[in-house]
Amino acid sequence: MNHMNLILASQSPRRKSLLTQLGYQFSCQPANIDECVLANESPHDYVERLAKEKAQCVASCAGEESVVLGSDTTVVVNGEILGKPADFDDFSRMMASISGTSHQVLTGIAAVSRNKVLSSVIQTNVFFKQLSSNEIEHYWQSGEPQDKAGGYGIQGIGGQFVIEIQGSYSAVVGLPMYETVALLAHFGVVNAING
Ligand SMILES: Cc1cn([C@H]2C[C@H](O)[C@@H](COP(=O)(O)OP(=O)(O)OP(=O)(O)O)O2)c(=O)[nH]c1=O
Repeated sequence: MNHMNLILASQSPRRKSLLTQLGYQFSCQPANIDECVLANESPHDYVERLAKEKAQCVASCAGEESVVLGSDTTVVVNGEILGKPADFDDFSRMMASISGTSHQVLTGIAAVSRNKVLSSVIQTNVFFKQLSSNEIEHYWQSGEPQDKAGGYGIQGIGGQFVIEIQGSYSAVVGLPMYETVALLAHFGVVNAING
């Protein structure tokens, strides 16, 4: 019997769809937090802190019997965090840095209840094909990269650039399915399969 009320602290339709796919009943509340990187903060610490802050932000106004799930996804190349591309030049630089090589996608997940906070970071390695300047330009014109951290979406047109991934596909999209189920089980939140 599931007494806890699950809340997804996100406005991302991708996260909502992955959590729905897992068979949970939940509501969504966006968390408005400052997403700036702190001085000397590692990408690992950054995604974990943001996932926790998103969950804590929503938990601070939620009921006592709630479990709030927060998540954050960031693309990292050579230790540098790639945010959303500011303009085409910025995007071209990002694509040059990930073209023909592998980069990391770090996804932090955190769950917060009245008396417990648990979090983890999942790393996935993504190997991109060598992109031509034509492909870079056409991809930009598609409109997909503009609002995406790292400048691409594996779940969209960007999927055709991915030669190989090592790790969790769902983590790259926004919510690692295996780890999310394990995390929520620690809070007594179960779905139709593990309940
Ligand atoms: C690498 C990659 C990034 N992205 C991008 C889109 C977003 O810019 C980024 C995730 O940003 P987040 O800040 O983690 O999430 P969000 O702003 O979409 O939603 P919320 O904070 O409310 O939960 O990941 C993909 O959608 N697919 C991919 O394959």
